Amino acid sequence: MENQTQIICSELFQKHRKVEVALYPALLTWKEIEKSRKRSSGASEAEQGHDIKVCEIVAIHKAEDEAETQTRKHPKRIKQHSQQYPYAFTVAYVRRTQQHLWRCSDVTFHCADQQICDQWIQVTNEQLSLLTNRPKNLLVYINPYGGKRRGKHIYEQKVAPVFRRAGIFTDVIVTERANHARDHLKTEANLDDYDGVVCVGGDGMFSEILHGLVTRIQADHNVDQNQPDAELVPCPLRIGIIPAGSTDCICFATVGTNDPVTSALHIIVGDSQPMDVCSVHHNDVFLKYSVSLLGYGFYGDVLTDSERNRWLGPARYDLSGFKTFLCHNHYEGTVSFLPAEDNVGHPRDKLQCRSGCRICQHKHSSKDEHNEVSEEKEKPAEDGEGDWSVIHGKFIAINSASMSCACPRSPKGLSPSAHLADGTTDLILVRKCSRLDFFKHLLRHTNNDDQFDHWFVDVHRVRKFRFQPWHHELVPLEDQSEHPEKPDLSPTSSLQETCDYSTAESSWNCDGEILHHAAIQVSVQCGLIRLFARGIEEQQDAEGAV
Ligand SMILES: Nc1ncnc2c1ncn2[C@@H]1O[C@H](COP(=O)(O)OP(=O)(O)OP(=O)(O)O)[C@@H](O)[C@H]1O
Repeated sequence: MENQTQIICSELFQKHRKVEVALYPALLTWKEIEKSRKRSSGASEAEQGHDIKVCEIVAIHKAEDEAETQTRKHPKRIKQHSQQYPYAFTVAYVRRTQQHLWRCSDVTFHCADQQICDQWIQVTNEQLSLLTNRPKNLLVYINPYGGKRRGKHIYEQKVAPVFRRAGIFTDVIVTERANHARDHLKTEANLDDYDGVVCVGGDGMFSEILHGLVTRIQADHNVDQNQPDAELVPCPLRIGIIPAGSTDCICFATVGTNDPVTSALHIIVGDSQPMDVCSVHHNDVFLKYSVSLLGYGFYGDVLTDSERNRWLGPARYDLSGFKTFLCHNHYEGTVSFLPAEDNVGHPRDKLQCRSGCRICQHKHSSKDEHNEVSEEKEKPAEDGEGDWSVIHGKFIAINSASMSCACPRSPKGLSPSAHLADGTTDLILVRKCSRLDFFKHLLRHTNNDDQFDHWFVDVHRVRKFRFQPWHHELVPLEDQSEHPEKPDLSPTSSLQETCDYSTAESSWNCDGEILHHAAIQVSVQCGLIRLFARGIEEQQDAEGAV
């Protein structure tokens, strides 16, 4: 700090204590310079210096309202002080609390001179205006029916006031139907008017924004999404997620918590987290984009079953998970994949993707160079030779995790070391095994044991993969006792409705939506989008109240 130029420094009052306040290009600091007569002896919190990063200041403004409130609360004590120091300004800033939660805190400084007060507000605002990564205009979509149907309330009560305070202008659209946001972004929205798009809802709502935005950008640049090898144009607008759904995995994996105020603050300070997007094709026809989980078999079946029980709300996932586990289906097919280079690590290396992740940063700094190399490598691979690996087998689950997929229930996630923006996805192959073995594997998603440390689980970090189901004749249900692949479960009549062993194919769960094609081609598009997030911060420097 000493080697930074001081922009302004004054003796002001904070909570009746005389403090020296200084503004540097990157820091606002203050420390007490005169002990309060009332305070007992010994070191106190106020004697230590305080500092706030300028990039984490939300706003600075005159504190007239606050002075009035204080006077009403403590008339005698404050009256004398406010007569002496009638001018005040308040700095609103990000305060880290626990578990990655951010809050907007205030500190107010009083002074006797109006000019000094105005000068502080002016120079601080000038410093803030140099932070060009901060959004000024946002397009907000609210799903009023997501999660517990509190999206509108959450936005109006918790988010809009902080945006207003930070001087952010918003255009708000409350969606009237499914795909309203996607279609509006695709065709109508004037993207030039905004610095970012915010979705208030769950993962399904985020998927709408993703599809609307990516499709629009490709259309604007004449890129054909149906070409599996097309190099997609990255989105210039960042996406903010205000969690208000029943599943908010993408927010959790990129911020570390599902909290609307924390997300709003990450948007205000202009965080930027690149994120890989998988494009999914069937026979050279574009199907969907995915940023978190593509799951065939177990997770596909859970989703298919849960869709039948939407009336149950979030509890439907537990019920369907249990039913699907009891069914213990497996599916035959061929998985081919293009492994990633060694410099992006391995799914079992225990290097978790955190804020400022070295692997993701390296990937981006060397992206152009890397693209040239990988194009050359891929050519022979496209002919079915070279770098592609091919595995044929019977699988309980085939999962592709493009991020850890951590959520409050599974804090490590499906692939704890998956990276948000390294241009790869972790392909997890769970082969046919006993129900007990599969249970042990599932259990490890909730504790600290290595879920890949089983004879029936393979995991590969890949840049592309394909799946081709193995077609064989459908077996009528009554003939199943003779079928050699029948699992060792005697289905009860209620299970027979959901456990259709004769079905040769499952479906893909693509970020919580069902894909009706089993045969797919998947290609990872490195850092195609950016979120208003910074990844999960490693250490919490939780600060006490100022
Ligand atoms: N106004 C609307 N009416 C009905 N559906 C909507 C509306 N707006 C958005 N949707 C759809 O609602 C779905 C679920 O939304 P969202 O992800 O916000 O909530 P969720 O509770 O997490 O979802 P899920 O029920 O899938 O867990 C999305 O797929 C979205 O397309």
